[in-house]
Amino acid sequence: MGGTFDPIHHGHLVAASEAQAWFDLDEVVFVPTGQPWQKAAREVTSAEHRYLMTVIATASNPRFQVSRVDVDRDGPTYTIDTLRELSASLPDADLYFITGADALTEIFTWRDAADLFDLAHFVGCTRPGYEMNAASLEGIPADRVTILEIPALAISSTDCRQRTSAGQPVWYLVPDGVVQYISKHHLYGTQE
Ligand SMILES: Nc1ncnc2c1ncn2[C@@H]1O[C@H](COP(=O)(O)OP(=O)(O)OP(=O)(O)O)[C@@H](O)[C@H]1O
Ligand SMILES: O=C(O)c1ccc[n+]([C@@H]2O[C@H](COP(=O)([O-])O)[C@@H](O)[C@H]2O)c1
Repeated sequence: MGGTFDPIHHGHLVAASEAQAWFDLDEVVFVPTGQPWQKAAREVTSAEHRYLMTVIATASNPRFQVSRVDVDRDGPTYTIDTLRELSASLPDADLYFITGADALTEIFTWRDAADLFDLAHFVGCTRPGYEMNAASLEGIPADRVTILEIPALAISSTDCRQRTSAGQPVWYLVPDGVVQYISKHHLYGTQE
């Protein structure tokens, strides 16, 4: 599952769990972005903090893993590089790239988009507040994409950051360990 995870929240975790169950996946590998070039217009928390929050959030699930491939690669994060690295390290695996349906509708703006579908099956998870424009998926080979209906959790990382900086709680929106990590490292303008 690819994402910026700034911070990771229960919407991400439910989406990953649903995809794991639907496709009977051996494991879900969370891949926090290194430098999400399409989010360059806003400040993104350091990759190391986002990676560690993802590790904390997923630690109790034996089917969840976290990969450093994007965090450790220099330069902007392109999914084509992510998938090439993962398929080289897991040559026998069938890869499913899980992300939000909203992100998937932008896939033709991604680097080397046409080559992505040779490397993985794409899973777009629905999320509340985002109207799906089916026409935007037309260029994706039909057998390489699935839209997965996720139980609605109206949580976004943006909202978690804004709540934290306003001194409002994010308990139960993100895992407990992530609340504590945010507070310990004074992320998102946490008050001392
Ligand atoms: N509540 C949710 N339900 C289903 N999918 C989600 C949910 N929140 C995020 N996603 C999907 O997970 C992927 C990774 O999310 P990302 O890390 O960008 O989180 P985000 O909450 O969308 O962040 P931000 O608000 O900072 O843009 C995205 O493609 C996004 O659509
Ligand atoms: O490959 C690209 O050019 C590309 C451009 C934008 C987003 N992505 C990927 O899409 C996933 C969701 O991204 P984001 O920024 O919405 O969290 C994440 O894995 C990104 O690396 C990939």
